[in-house]
Amino acid sequence: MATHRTRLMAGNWKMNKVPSEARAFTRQLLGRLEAAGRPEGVEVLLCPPFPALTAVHEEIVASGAGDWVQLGAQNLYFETHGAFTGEVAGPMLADAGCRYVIVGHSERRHLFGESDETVARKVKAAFSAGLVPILCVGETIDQRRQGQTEAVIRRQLEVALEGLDEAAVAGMVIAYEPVWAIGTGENATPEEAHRVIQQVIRQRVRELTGQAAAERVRIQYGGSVNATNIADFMALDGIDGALVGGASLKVDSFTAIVAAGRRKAA
Ligand SMILES: O=C(CO)COP(=O)(O)O
Repeated sequence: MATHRTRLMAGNWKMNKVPSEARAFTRQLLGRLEAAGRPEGVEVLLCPPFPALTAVHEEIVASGAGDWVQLGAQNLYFETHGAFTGEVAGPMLADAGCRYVIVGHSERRHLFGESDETVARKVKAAFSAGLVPILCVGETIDQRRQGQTEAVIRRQLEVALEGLDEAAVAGMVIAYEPVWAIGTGENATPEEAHRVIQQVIRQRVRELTGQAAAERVRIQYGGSVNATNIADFMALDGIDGALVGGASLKVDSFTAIVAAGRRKAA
């Protein structure tokens, strides 16, 4: 049976593109996406760096694609305001036009020391600000070699989803991003990604939050996705989109990735 979850084809630009580049890129990208038309069952998300959020939002609003192309941020702080120099709060992102925010990306966890507990606070802060969190989970290469993939992901989910009700979990997005596949050109095989998504992540959500949330939560794959391999991931019904780094920075490759997200009729 085909699912009815809308696929989320997301570009995480990471620390790339100054605001003027981001604006020009978004204008060009949206022109291409609008010309091609909205693929069946697909939503698109652009996550630029903080200084470019406003420029990208203005381009989305000015385009005719504002109902299916959304804006997201790459991180947030868990307090709403105050003396936290250098941090950005959820309400600021919402006011800047964001609908989504990436939380717990492996680069935040490993380069900036974010713990599972910090990530959990950020997930809650996102919901409080009316944002949809995209919770990133995934194992490192060492954890994978030691056979800990399942245990690591189960633990990441247990901490991050603690205290969230069924409606919240059903409405959020989880991204399976094996750390060893990020920016390496070495993607997980689609079968392996599908197995982890369905048998580890969706199963863990079922245990923690219940069947309804497990069926509705959208779970993306991320890690060296490109215009060529995306079709093999999207051929698998349980994978609800992609979180794309490098290949989201080019109009041609990201346009092809968006098109590949189309849900085929059952
Ligand atoms: O980290 C990623 C998306 O959040 C994946 O990055 P790459 O697509 O560049 O491997």
